[in-house]
This record gives sequence, structure tokens and C-alpha cells, in this order.
Amino acid sequence: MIKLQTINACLAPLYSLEGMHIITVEGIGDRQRGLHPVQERLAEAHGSQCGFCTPGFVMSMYALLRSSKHPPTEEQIEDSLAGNLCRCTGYRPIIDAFRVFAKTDDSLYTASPLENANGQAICPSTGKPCSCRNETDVNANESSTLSSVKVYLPCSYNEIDGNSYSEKELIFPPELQLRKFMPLKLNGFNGIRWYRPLKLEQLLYLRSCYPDAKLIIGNSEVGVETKFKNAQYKVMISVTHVPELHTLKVEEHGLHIGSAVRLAQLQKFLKNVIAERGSHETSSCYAILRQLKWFAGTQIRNVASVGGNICTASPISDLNPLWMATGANFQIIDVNNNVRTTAAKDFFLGYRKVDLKADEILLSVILPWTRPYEYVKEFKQAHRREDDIALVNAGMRMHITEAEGNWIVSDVSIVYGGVAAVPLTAAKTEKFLVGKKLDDGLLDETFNLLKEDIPLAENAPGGMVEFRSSLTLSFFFKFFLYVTHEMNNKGLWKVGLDAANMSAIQSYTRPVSIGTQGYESVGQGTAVGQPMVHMSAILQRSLVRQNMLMTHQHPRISYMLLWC
Ligand SMILES: NC(=O)c1ccc[n+]([C@@H]2O[C@H](COP(=O)([O-])OP(=O)(O)OC[C@H]3O[C@@H](n4cnc5c(N)ncnc54)[C@H](O)[C@@H]3O)[C@@H](O)[C@H]2O)c1
Ligand code: HPA
Repeated sequence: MIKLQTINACLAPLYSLEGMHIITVEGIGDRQRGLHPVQERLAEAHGSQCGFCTPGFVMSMYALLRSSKHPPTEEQIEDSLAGNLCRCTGYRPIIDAFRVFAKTDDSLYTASPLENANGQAICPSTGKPCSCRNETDVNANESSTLSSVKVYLPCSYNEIDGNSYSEKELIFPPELQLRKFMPLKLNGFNGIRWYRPLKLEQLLYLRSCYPDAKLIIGNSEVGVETKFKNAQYKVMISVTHVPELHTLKVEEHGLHIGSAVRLAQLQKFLKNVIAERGSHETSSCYAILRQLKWFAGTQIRNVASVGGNICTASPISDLNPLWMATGANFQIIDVNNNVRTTAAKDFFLGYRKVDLKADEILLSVILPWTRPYEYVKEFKQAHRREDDIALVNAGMRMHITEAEGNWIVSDVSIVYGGVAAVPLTAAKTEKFLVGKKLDDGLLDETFNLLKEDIPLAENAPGGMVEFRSSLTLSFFFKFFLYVTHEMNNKGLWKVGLDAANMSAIQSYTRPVSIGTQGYESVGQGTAVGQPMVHMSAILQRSLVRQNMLMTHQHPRISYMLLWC
């Protein structure tokens, strides 16, 4: 199966692309051969200024269109652009430019502005009468117009990306399809060696020969270490093509997830599992899926792996507190093929230090199903929602069971990230809660114990100590509300929850962005005052100003390194 996806070129070693078809922004269109509709739209909709981020936006949109069977939704478009940062144009014209590719109701954008009883136009953002809109009109034939509205001449997905253009679309090169997989051993500058085994036994053999070799999957951590932290690794073993590390299986006791599984793959898999299994079994799956949404942009999730994230053991890892709280186990294999299992909660030993010996590697993760009345929640607070590392994050799980006619907490796990060198378990709090029924009366004592369990010294790395401390409490409070609400709903508890607090249990969602820019343009026969496409906009659409690649991945690759 051929997979088409975006990746960040700055984090993709050339070696790792052997056998893939690389499509860059120049490849999809330029001034001589004609622009791709995606490039054209961005220019027309004034979606660039300095042009630095523009190729990245173009390739993200291109990849989404090429890998979707149907026109994407507006949410999908915004999701696919989330890993791209713009510092000058602003996102409105960029999103506006691409909205024509979405399955959407064009009238939303082309409709006349709302009017109040007096016939005054109402500003969509303030809800108040808006004088500039009175003087302008959304009719494209008028000389005076709202630029962001004008661009929404109804334009269907098919007209843009359908037959007329698809004849020109790049295809996966047949010669690459015919090539066969071969293990790789490449020698680079300064004695660097890059191995790519195709079987677990080859990988274990290489590990036994080079106990100090760096294993690589997505390179999204190692790439940062070598580029920005002066790390040097002489021998690198890419484990991306070892099938045993790519397991994704539904088993009797839970999910079996190979360590080289990419986060984007995991998202897709979890969505399917959640759709197919009972909700009581998949509370952990759901929490991990929701946390992955805020993990990073699409280009990172397409390459970053489950095992890479675990073994990096970053104190702010978004997933490690969840693996611990959900009771996941890690399978570890040594060079003699011996497999041992360790609980995720025992795996993180110190700052970026894990329970792996030099002759061992992480094989897979076993994620247990949740049981009836077992609830799992994820938490993350960062400076901003998308593409940011956590100030504090957490994973929490609580199992409620019936004992002598009472429904009480029988098992609980509360784990915080971002508060110490390793994810911290709130052990005293957990012990206190076992055997209790949750109600408001427990909260004061729980908060006091949480402060003891998760102490943040005044000079704790990361600063903002008071804020981060309050986050640890508020995450628990949200979890308390969530579990109590669920039990109340099932009629098993009757705890009076304050209605004012209930918004705290709703997961964050945001509607698709809609914005308009209102200004008056008076045509005087010159360019002044006209919303004209700037001269370099077309060039920016196709220059490699940002390292954004798209790769066609194909399982059949051969001995040679290809690059185009
Ligand atoms: N750069 C970014 O923008 C960004 C954003 C979010 C997350 N991330 C990173 O994503 C990473 C995810 O993984 P990646 O695949 O890119 O990592 P990677 O290939 O960079 O490897 C990360 C570390 O994990 C080790 N490792 C990988 N697989 C292993 C295995 N099976 N057994 C033992 N050790 C193993 C590697 O040797 C390395 O030390 C996270 O750790 C995080 O740092 C990066
Ligand atoms: N999540 C988000 N960003 C990160 C992570 C993570 O777990 N690790 C390193 N950067």
C-alpha cells in the first residue's frame, strides 16, 4: 500500500528516505508549468506576506487533498494545517484560501451580512451595527467590497481538484513500486554509519555488535539533539522497517502496540477500536486519542513513534503519565531474544533515564481494556493549545466497584507530568481515596495530600510554580467532577454537583475559525486601495523556503539511495 504524507524535511535524515518518492513544493507546480490549485488559491486569497511558511501550508493542504477520498471537512483542513506557524499574514486569509476545497456550505461565506430591525448591517464579530459594512457590499461586481468575502465565489472541490487537474498530478514512480526491500548499511561523513535492518533478528544482532548505537524511528527527538544540542551518534540503527515493532493488534486483554508505530497510525487505530468496542472497555483508548490531538502537528505525528516518545522519557511527555495511569505494560527484548515485561509505572528511573539495559530495546506496549465503571482522563495545560509543550499534564484512572451495597473507589491512579524529572504518582492521595465514595467533603483533604505528593519548590525548573501547583489541583477537581457525574448519571451515586462547575467536565472543542476583514476600497484606476495579489505571491507558492516534504512511502524498497 502506498502512503502519502507530510513530514518535516529538517528532521528527516536523507538516509531515512531511501525508496520513497519525495514531492516538494516546486514539484507540484510553478510559474512555467502552471500552479497547482492549492498554490493558486493561496496567492489569490492574499495568504502570504514574507512567504517563509507558505510552501509548508501549500504542502500540508496538498497532502490532505491527495490522501482524501472525499473533499475534506473544514475541521480536517484546520487540523492538517496545525503544525504550520505563520508570523505575518495571519491565519485568516490562509484558512479562507483553502476553504474552497472543503465540503462546506458556501452560502455561509457569501451570504449578505446580517441586518438589524433598522436595516443596519451587523458586524459578525461584535454583533453590533457596523458602519463600514453599511458602506460596502458583498456583491463581487461592486467596486467597493469586503476582500475576504469576495474571494468566496462558490467554487466546488471538483472544479478545483477534479478531472481537469488530476491529469497533471504526480504519481508514485512505477520503478519504485517494482523495487525490492533490502537491508541498508550506509557510510556517511565522519565515519557515521546508518543501518536499516528488515527483521527483528537482524536488529538484535546489530544491537549486540553496537550496544551504544542510537535507535532511530521518527528522528523527531534525535534530530533535535544532533542539530541543537551537539549530540553526535556514530552508529544509527533505523528500526522503521522491522515488522515486529509495527504490531497493532486487538487482543483479549487489551491492545498490543509496537514501539515503532507512528502516532498518526496510533490515532487511526484507536479511532477504529473505539468505534468497534464497548465504551466501558475503551476509556483509556479515548483518553490517549484525545491527548494525541494536542501532541504535535500532523508532520510530527506522521513520523514520531510510540517507542520514541517513551524512550526519550521527556519530563513533559504527554503520553507517559497516561501509560502509567492506564496500567500499561512495556515489553522489552534483549539481544538473546529474551522478552521481559515491566509496568510503565516502574519504567522511568530519572531524568531521561529508563529501565533499559544496553543490550535491550523496547518491543511493544500492552494497553489493558478498562473495566465497567473504570474511568480514564487526560489533562494538559500549555501556553497555547496546539503545538506546544505542557506546563503540566496528567493521566488519571479510577475504578468504582460495589462493596456491601456501596459504590466505592477500589483502584485509582493519578500521575502528573511536567512537575519533576520523571512523571510523578500521587501515592498518598491514591491511598486515601481507595475505599471512599467521592463527595465534596473529601476535596479539602485530597487537595492537601496532592500538595504533599506533588511538591513544587519555589525554584522548580520551569517556573510559574504557583500556577503549576494550582493546575495539579484543578486537574484532579475536573476528574472528581467527571467520575462523580458519570456515577450520578448511572443512578449509582447521588452527589449534588454544583451546576456552575459542570463546564469543567466538557472536553475542549472549538468551532472552525471564521473571520472577516472589513475595509473600504475605492478604485481610482490605480492599484492604490485595491486588494491586489502581490507580485512575489506566486513565487512564494513554489519556492523551497520552508523545509517541507511529502513522501510516498512504499514497503518495497531496494538497495539504492534515491533522491530527487
Ligand atoms: N520535534 C518536535 O517538534 C516534537 C514534537 C512532539 C514530540 N516530539 C518527539 O517525538 C518523539 C517521538 O519519537 P521519534 O520516533 O521521533 O523518536 P526518535 O527516533 O527521535 O527517538 C527518540 C529516542 O527513543 C529511542 N528509541 C526509539 N525507539 C526505541 C526502541 N524501540 N527501543 C529503545 N529505544 C528507542 C531512540 O534511540 C532515541 O533515544 C518524542 O520523544 C518527542 O521528543 C518531537
Ligand atoms: N508532546 C509534545 N511535545 C513534545 C513531547 C510530547 O510528548 N515530547 C517532546 N516534545
